[in-house]
Amino acid sequence: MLANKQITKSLSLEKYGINKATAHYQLSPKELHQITLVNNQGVESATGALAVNTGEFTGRSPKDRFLVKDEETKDKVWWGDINIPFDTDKFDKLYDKVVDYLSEKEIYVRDSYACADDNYRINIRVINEYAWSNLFAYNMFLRPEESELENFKEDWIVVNAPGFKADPSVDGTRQANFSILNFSKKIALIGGSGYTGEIKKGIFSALNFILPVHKNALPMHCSANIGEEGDTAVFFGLSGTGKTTLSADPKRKLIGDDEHGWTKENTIFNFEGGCYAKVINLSEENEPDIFNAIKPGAILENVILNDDGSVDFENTSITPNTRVSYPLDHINNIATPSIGENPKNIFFLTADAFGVLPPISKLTPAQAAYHFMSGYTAKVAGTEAGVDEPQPNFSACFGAPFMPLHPAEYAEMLSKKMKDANVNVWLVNTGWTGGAYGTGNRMKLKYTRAMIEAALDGKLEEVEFTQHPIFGLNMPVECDNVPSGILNPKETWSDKKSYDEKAMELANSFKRNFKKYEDNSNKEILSGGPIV
Ligand SMILES: Nc1ncnc2c1ncn2[C@@H]1O[C@H](COP(=O)(O)OP(=O)(O)O)[C@@H](O)[C@H]1O
Ligand SMILES: C=C(OP(=O)(O)O)C(=O)O
Repeated sequence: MLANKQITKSLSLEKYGINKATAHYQLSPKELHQITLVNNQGVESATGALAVNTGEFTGRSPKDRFLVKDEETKDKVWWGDINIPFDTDKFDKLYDKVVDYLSEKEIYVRDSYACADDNYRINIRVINEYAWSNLFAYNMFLRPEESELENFKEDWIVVNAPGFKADPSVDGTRQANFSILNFSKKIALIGGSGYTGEIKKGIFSALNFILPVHKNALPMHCSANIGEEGDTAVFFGLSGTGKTTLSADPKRKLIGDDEHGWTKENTIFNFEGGCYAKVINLSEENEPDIFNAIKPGAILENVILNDDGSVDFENTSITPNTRVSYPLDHINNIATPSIGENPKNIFFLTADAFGVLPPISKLTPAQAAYHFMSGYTAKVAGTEAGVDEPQPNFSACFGAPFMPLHPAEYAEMLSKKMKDANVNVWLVNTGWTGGAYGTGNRMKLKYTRAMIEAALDGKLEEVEFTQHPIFGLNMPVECDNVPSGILNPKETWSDKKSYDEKAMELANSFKRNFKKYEDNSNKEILSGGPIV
């Protein structure tokens, strides 16, 4: 219960179908702490951050997304094969059930927006069953000025009801949890899962349609930061490959850790106002910026606390997908506003579970396009349900689950922008070295950081490169602060023959995966793939 707490604005939710609910509007982090303790939805951690233990697995389920067509553009044929249409009647019925479920409850409403560049801004109203999920929206979306709240007009709403479980046989969902985007009604409907990642990734998926289709801007699943010389770097990567970790660099201003747009005005802007970092095995020594961002206002999700109230970062008993969300200003060195210029360097992060790809290689434009469409990585334990050990995976554009359009739509835009900006593109393997997963080890973070630093400082421009015989990738032969012996992956394997076999196996997987794009890819792109 909310003891004498504010409802800062009398808010009618009936227009959404939610009746007689008590709506707590724009809850502040401080108030959340009071409520949370009263409602017993979470516990205070030793740091003063809020630790939320949902007691059930919360993470992404690979099958919980459906996309509904956009009515405004229904006449335009988008070459899309990833979106799965969900019957609009079924959507309406399920929506009614969810709002009935929320009616007469005490619920939490927040007005916020996405996109740091005003030309692309969309206003978002987030309606949550739980107070802590509402604070997640405060942490992760952009926070309007008080004066902007007076006449706030939402473009999209997110309705988030973790306690509501769908009945797949009646509701047409594939399981009890679901995350549905209705582009016609501009609603993200999330139920059956407390994973707050769905709230941000729902709006991300919407923007991945809206920006290219309506605004001629390229949306990207990437982090970004700016160096002292004003040079922007962008880090693409599927979940767990290092976007958040590697963009948090005290020497560079953070733009954002996960979702950005690249505009026709030659700028990069963050969609979000916060970060959502993995905290599994987090240490102050390895990741000081993220560690120190855990302070009052941050929300730790799915973590277990020690008896003394400190966080047990090694504990994965709920899920390996332990997380913390915090506003961007919990990081010391940030770009304000979260906007940078055209990137000088782009990194494609891959966590190669085969231990085959070099830890860093420089890509030709053809290789850049090929690897972007392929989106090869390993899914690491955590973000997706059912992934307990690294699994090789191809996720187009390094983010297929969130990309409603066909990968070629994004790849074409990216190729053109990369060419115009004359950007350096690097493939960085943050995954295994010295053997595949099970035999080798994950690349040491300090080496990955050193390689990225050398690329950013232009030091890799001056060194010699050798070509990988199977992938055709150009590998530097030396790099400051990195043992030369690890730059060529074959050298790190004790059994060279096994390396060649694994490399051929991976090359064949690339080719098999790319078959579906062959008809629509020009010769140049195809030449960016494995060379044998
Ligand atoms: N060499 C490495 N480079 C980057 N991350 C690494 C490396 N080795 C281990 N890690 C760990 O991998 C995880 C990367 O996660 P994160 O940066 O949140 O990925 P993303 O933002 O792409 O989802 C972190 O837990 C980090 O500590
Ligand atoms: C939040 C997510 O993305 P990332 O792991 O890239 O932060 C997610 O996929 O649920």
